[in-house]
Amino acid sequence: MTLRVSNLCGWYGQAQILFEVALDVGPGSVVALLGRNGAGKTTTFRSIAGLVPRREGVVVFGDQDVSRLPTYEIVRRGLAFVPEDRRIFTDLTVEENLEVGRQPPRLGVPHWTPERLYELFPNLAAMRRRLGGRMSGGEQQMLTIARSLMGNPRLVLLDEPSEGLAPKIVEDMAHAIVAMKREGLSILLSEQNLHFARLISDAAVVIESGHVRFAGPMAELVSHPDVYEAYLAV
Ligand SMILES: Nc1ncnc2c1ncn2[C@@H]1O[C@H](COP(=O)(O)OP(=O)(O)OP(=O)(O)O)[C@@H](O)[C@H]1O
Repeated sequence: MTLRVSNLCGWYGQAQILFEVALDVGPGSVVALLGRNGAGKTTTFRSIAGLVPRREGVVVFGDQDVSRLPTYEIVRRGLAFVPEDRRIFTDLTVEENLEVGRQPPRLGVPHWTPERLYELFPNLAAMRRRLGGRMSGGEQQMLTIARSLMGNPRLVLLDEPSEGLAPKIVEDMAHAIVAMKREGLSILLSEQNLHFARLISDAAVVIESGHVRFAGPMAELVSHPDVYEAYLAV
């Protein structure tokens, strides 16, 4: 197992947001963390990455318990967190943004170069010298993911990758995620919408108010309208 999360609880101040969340991501698999607005998806990601001030539970990454490690140590072990807001350098070009993310190759995981990333995101290839600030939101989202891959992660947390994208770009994003999986990368993505998630994910975990309501193969979730209609935007 690449990532194994159990009994994860998280708080902001006095407010408990996560209640014993459990999920597994196997090597080379794509797992969708699904839930409505405010269900706790981002908080789950931030807790896994050690960014929530108070958290409890166990997070095993690779063969190591990282539950008590600071974020930079978890990232050093190959976890990449791509937040929902696009964090690119607006005054650097596409290729310069990619260079900023470059890290040495990591044993046993895909090794990314700008050229390989341009194959994954063909529209970035067409704008290598464009400034980040002059790209559309969808293009910036792709650049954010591409730059994270330059760190040669073992697992990527993708927070709502389809959020706010035009339908054509959503399709490109789905292709890119499938290609990332084909390379052997493990992916945990969050989504509000079942439609996009079902195209690309092997398994689903549904959360509501910080509680896991369903965990299983995506095909099983899709065959249970009672579950997804209760907890998701469809
Ligand atoms: N920094 C914070 N301080 C206090 N409460 C927060 C903070 N961030 C999130 N929350 C609360 O935690 C709950 C879960 O939020 P979270 O962002 O994890 O949800 P989400 O499922 O990712 O939804 P979204 O689609 O809006 O990102 C919400 O009730 C939210 O208001």
